[in-house]
Amino acid sequence: MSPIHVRARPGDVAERVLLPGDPGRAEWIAQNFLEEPVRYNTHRGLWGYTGRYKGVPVSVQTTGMGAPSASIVAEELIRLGARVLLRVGTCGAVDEALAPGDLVIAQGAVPLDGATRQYLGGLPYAPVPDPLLFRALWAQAEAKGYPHHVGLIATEDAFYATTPEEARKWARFGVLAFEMEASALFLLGRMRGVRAGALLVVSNQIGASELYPQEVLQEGIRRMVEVALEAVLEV
Ligand SMILES: O=P(O)(O)O[C@H]1O[C@H](CO)[C@@H](O)[C@H]1O
Ligand SMILES: O=c1cc[nH]c(=O)[nH]1
Repeated sequence: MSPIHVRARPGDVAERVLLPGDPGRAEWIAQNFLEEPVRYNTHRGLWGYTGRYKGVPVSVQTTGMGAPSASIVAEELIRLGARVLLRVGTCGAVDEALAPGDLVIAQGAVPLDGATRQYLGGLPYAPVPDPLLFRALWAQAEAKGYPHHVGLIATEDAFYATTPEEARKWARFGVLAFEMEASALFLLGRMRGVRAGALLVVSNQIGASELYPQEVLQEGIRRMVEVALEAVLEV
């Protein structure tokens, strides 16, 4: 029987899965990086593909936006046999040192989102990525010489609620950027015994009404996917 949302069967999904929020990015990754990609799900726009990278089975699965959707997708992928869940997302910069298209390797995610709060039932917690996956991401970004930043991110629910002033408050505590899925993925990684990580591209400044230019973002996304695919082969 297939899960409720990701309508695939055991064997359709690889152990190693890249997780973009955007279905268009999932399709682009599958078409440009995977050998012989096969789409196993379209239900609810949660497009998912499985192919091979350097001969190793890899899936790329859309999470949708926000931790409620990402946590549903992660739970179902785990039931389908996924063992490495790596978010490949975009983020809004808090720290002024983050340039358009730079990579951010999350060392931990401040859980401002409701999904992580519900799983934790009020307990304080520090959502962090799997250490081996984190180390592989950092090593690959360094080896390729792509501009990257390593540190804390924050996972939020309400994209338009966060103001630049609010973001500056978090910068005082070391938060580099905001996004909307990582904390729940990190928590589920620990709860379900799988490896979870997050690699991001800087797509905008918090509070800006536009993203950075498409060509800058596309190059950042290409770099992110190169780093991500090499990293998941290492764990
Ligand atoms: O580009 P993706 O991976 O969707 O990530 C970011 O973009 C969306 C908001 O625009 C949220 O999902 C946020 O986390
Ligand atoms: O949560 C997010 C994600 C991307 N960009 C933002 O400004 N915020």
